[in-house]
Amino acid sequence: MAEKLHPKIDNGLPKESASFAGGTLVCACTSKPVKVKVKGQIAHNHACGCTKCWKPEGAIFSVVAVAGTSDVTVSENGDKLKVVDSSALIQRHACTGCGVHMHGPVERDHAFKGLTFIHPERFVEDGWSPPGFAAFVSSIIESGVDPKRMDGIRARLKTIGLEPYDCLNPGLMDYMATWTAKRSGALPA
Ligand SMILES: N[C@@H](CCC(=O)N[C@@H](CS)C(=O)NCC(=O)O)C(=O)O
Ligand SMILES: [Zn+2]
Ligand SMILES: [Zn+2]
Repeated sequence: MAEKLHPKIDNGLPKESASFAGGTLVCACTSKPVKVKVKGQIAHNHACGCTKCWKPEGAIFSVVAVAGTSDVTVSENGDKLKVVDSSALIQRHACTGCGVHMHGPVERDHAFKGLTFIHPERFVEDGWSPPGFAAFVSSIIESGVDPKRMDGIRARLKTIGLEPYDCLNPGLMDYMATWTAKRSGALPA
């Protein structure tokens, strides 16, 4: 049987709509849900296997993307949000009612500063850009996935069209390394 990875990718990837101009993320609370507005299309959507990203019940991957922090606004019930780990690069704001991570800005001096991580499956609207690769795949073992399943899981990711990487994809890895090299002077700024 095919490995189940995440409900939004197990039956094929969601479809992007050219008219998607942003939307509202809603947490899983039935009463007083937290709402977060995102302006514009999301970028770098991917499946993430790390232990820190929020996953829906039963999923072994998260689906996570970025938006510019200035395009992300908490619009309702923000008082329910709490930062999961204030020492982390990504300041993941989780709903204290249901546990869903609603937005995760990067504020520290880093290549990703000014970006906010969000989980597009929480959009009320369809049409957001689908995941394009899988990151931190080996990290699913840290959540308790049997290492013997890894070949099957990587094969399944490829079948779905998500190239598996054990860190980020080459584009983002090069972007971060370029930022670091400009910082150190190894490359001209
Ligand atoms: N193997 C670690 C990897 C954690 C990790 O580095 N996660 C990546 C992908 S979300 C990251 O950028 N983390 C920054 C952060 O958590 O703030 C785990 O699974 O916990
Ligand atoms: Zn909630
Ligand atoms: Zn992650």
